[in-house]
This record gives sequence, structure tokens and C-alpha cells, in this order.
Amino acid sequence: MATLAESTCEPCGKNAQPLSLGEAQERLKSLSQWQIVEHDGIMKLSRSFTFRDFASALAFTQRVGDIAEQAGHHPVITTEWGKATVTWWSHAIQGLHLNDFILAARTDEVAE
Ligand SMILES: C[C@H](O)[C@H](O)[C@H]1CNC2=NC(N)=NC(=O)C2=N1
Repeated sequence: MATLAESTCEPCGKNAQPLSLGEAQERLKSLSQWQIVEHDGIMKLSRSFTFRDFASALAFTQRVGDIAEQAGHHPVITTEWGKATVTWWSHAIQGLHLNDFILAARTDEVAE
């Protein structure tokens, strides 16, 4: 069976149904260290990663940018000295979709 990171993102149009909090919490079980956060009333998926310096955090930021471009699905990334915070949600539905969990799993892979 394909891992979460290997799963294919589905097109997510405006009419897709966002995951409920319960569904999102169930999906969260397959990701460690990510948390569901709420900003401006929108549920999002967020994790911070630590690095030895700014250059490493910046290189990771670029790798996340690359997987985002490949998938056509984009996060907010905050890059600091020794740290990058990645937040995924689906703008089109103002909430969480399976695609966000797939991209979070791919983010973990490019952090390694
Ligand atoms: C036209 C383009 O595919 C869309 O605007 C994409 C771009 N990246 C996106 N990224 C995210 N996170 N959510 C979206 O709804 C989204 N939509």
C-alpha cells in the first residue's frame, strides 16, 4: 500500500468538503510532531523543524518549495536561524484536505 507521502493529491476545488476536526485528528495519527492549529478561524497543519544554522533552514525551505510546486499546493513557510515552520491548509476550501496531510508527510521526508 502506498504511504501517505506516496499518495496522489486529488484536485481540491471550492466544492470539496474540508475535513472535520475529528477527521483531521484521525489523520494526524499518521504524522508525528505535526499539530492542528487554528488561525483566523481556519484549521491548519503546522510543524517546526530545527536545523544547525540558517543556511540549512533555508535549504529545507527550498526543498519544501520544490515539493509544493510539484504538487501545485503551497504552504506558508517561516524561515529563521536554525528553524523553519511549515503550515499547510487548502485555501480553496479554507480548511484541511487530505492533500495537506500528504504534503505534510512529504515535508517530513525532505527534512531528513
Ligand atoms: C490555481 C492553483 O492551482 C490554485 O490556486 C492552488 C495553488 N496552491 C494552493 N495551495 C494551497 N495550499 N491551497 C490551494 O487551494 C491552492 N490552490
